[in-house]
Amino acid sequence: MRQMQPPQGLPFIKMHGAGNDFVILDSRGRQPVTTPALAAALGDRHRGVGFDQLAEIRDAEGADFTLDFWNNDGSRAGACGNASRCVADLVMAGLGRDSVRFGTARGTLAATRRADGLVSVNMGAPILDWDGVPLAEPSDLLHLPIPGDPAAVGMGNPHCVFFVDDAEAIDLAREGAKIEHHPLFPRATNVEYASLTGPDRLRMRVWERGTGITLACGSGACATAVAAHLRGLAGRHVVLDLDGGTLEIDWRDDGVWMTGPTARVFDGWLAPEFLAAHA
Ligand SMILES: N[C@H](CCC[C@H](N)C(=O)O)C(=O)O
Repeated sequence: MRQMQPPQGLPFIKMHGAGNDFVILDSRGRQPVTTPALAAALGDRHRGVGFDQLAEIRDAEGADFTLDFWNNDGSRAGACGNASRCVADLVMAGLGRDSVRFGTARGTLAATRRADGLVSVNMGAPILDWDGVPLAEPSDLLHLPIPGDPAAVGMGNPHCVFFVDDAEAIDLAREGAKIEHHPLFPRATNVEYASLTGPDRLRMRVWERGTGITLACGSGACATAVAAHLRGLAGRHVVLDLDGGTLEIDWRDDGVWMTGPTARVFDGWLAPEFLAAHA
């Protein structure tokens, strides 16, 4: 039998934020490596590592780093709040700082470590015009012409938010898969079901575009909080209980801040033959 070799290959880090899990590749100082084929292969929980999103860190000008996000079906995710918090946590620890600025597809975002150790990210202003979300045609964003009367909010990615009496009672796999590809969303959509459980507190479940059911979704929590406020259901500072944990949303003048836990789970190396097979 061949002896186990010392670690070699491409290093990666596995983290999660409230159960929304990520593979993180640090490509600062080198060419980015992620392709749709690599993201899909690595995202396979049986034949790869498994993740909800892959985040690749790249060099940046005018910010501390740049982030690209991928779903586990190999598609791009324009925004990912929980991965942003996880990577910010890593980079802040590495730099010995309590704040960072980073570039994403929707512009430069900021993250900070709070006194209680939780990491906050400013996800920017919500996108509240139909072609920004994007929708296929002009619609009332707060009341889409879809059964169930959902709202649409863009957070750098599209979200379709349903307010229901009991989020637990929804057949998320069935409904989520159906709404993800509704023709009103030309680039598909993430789907959230939320119910009010107390003053400024919501229970939320999510079906993510390109990934399916996840335990938490940061941009989805932001979109849900924004829609809840605009519908008069809650204030601008709300707490959301997701399957994997609790996220706090604060819609301030400078953007929608999202706060929650981060955890580093393990570090590993991608085998060179795995990379070569899925380049
Ligand atoms: N989990 C992420 C969102 C991923 C969104 C992705 N599924 C898309 O295609 O937009 C978050 O914490 O914001």
